Amino acid sequence: MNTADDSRAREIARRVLARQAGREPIAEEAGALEREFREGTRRRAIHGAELEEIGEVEYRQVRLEKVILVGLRTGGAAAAERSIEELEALAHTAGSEVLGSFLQTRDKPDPATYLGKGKAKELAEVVREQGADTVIVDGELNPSQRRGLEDAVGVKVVDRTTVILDIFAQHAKSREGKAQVELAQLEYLLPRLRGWGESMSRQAGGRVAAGAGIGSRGPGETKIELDRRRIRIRMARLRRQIAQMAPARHQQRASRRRGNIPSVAIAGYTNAGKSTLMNVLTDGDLLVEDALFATLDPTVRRTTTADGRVYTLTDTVGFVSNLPTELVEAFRSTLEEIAESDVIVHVVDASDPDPVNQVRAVNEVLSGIDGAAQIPTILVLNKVDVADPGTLAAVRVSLPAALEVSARTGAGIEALQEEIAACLPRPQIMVDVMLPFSEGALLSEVHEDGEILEQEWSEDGVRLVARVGEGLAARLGEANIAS
Ligand SMILES: Nc1nc2c(ncn2[C@@H]2O[C@H](COP(=O)(O)OP(=O)(O)OP(=O)(O)O)[C@@H](O)[C@H]2O)c(=O)[nH]1
Ligand SMILES: [Mg+2]
Repeated sequence: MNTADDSRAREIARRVLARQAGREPIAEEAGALEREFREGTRRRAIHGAELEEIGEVEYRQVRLEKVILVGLRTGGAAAAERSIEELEALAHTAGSEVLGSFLQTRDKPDPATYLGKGKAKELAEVVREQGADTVIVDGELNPSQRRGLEDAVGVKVVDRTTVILDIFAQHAKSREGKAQVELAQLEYLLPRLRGWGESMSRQAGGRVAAGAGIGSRGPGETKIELDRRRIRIRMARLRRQIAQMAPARHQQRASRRRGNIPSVAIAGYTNAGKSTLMNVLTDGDLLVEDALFATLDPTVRRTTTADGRVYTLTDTVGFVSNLPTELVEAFRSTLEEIAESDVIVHVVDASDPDPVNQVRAVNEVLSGIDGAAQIPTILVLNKVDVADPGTLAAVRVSLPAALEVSARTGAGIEALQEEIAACLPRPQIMVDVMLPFSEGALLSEVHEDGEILEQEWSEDGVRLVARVGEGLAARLGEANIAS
């Protein structure tokens, strides 16, 4: 098992590192790594070929596998059922075939094998009978539980976070999105390598005891050290890249701000219908899919209120219950978009068995974002066309302020547009000016970005009473020909 652990750790590191290596030269660290390679790990250089033969493990491999899901009923039974259903959807999205799922009632996970010993044996039988090649645990496993359960069932064991990371890795499109996902994967990987490393030291100790004469820092341990180091270097590099990419996004956002264009962020649970709603509100054609995490990169579109005020709408990555902390990194650009918006449209899937729980999960993440709590939020119950009437009635009681819409049928969309218009910040400065006819461009800018209260055409020009932002007010002042 320990040789397998060793292989796994190296393989994961190799895979994650190789993914970007093909695209970008890593010249700056190559020299240092090469040196270290030669000093500490000759054996690896000699057996370089063995790296290619290592068994299939981890992230990219979750796809197209036959999986069995397991979970614990620690709190409420219904919650555990729903959570494992969601895990099933996640596994599907990742490309796996789900052969079955089962839940064990326990107060807390077994420290050694997650499931109880007896249940783990049972699981091993099911795995054999059904020909599963992977078990997905609906929770987070620590390294030793994972090892313990793998030993018990004889196939690869992964956890919920691994599946979500895999989906993210498959779906990320932008350079920034990809870098963020990779960073999240490495962040997840690092402490788990340590786990494997510890197990390797035990192994080395065993061999020492058996007279093999290998010190406490055997070659396996050195490899882990090296991998860990390479991962840290890679992570630092990714952080730098992401920091360099961020200014472009900040720039875009800043220029929207300068133009005083209000922004609305569409946030909510994954698969709630955010992209569909965005399409309806902007006549857009964003990817809509009945899959979790279809959207991974925030998209910004301009649109206008019924009275002609321009604003931007941003579609964002969906949230999910028990969002692992590593993933928050991958969500960062989305979280920033939300934190800096003027209005949040929080979309809820009313056809979900427990919409209120979705709202709670999303609010939990939102409450962790600086400033988000102060932003006016419109709660939208979407998919009312297919929502269960009983559920809907219950949700109305808990969330009385929510607007009911269907992005599919268009029901309630007009009311939502009105609500958005009402929540948008209004330009603050009142102006009363007379514009010459030559200032047509300025006039149309006021129409777009300001709010016109009065407009009167005369022989000399156009008299305008309007509320506008600072920049526009100054320019209108300059253009004013009224004495
Ligand atoms: N019946 C019904 N289905 C809807 C409605 N709105 C969206 N859907 C469906 O719900 C699924 C998810 O829609 P998306 O717009 O991709 O959801 P999302 O919130 O952007 O999802 P992610 O980007 O994956 O987080 C799609 O199959 C949509 O067709 C609705 O009002 N009624
Ligand atoms: Mg989407």
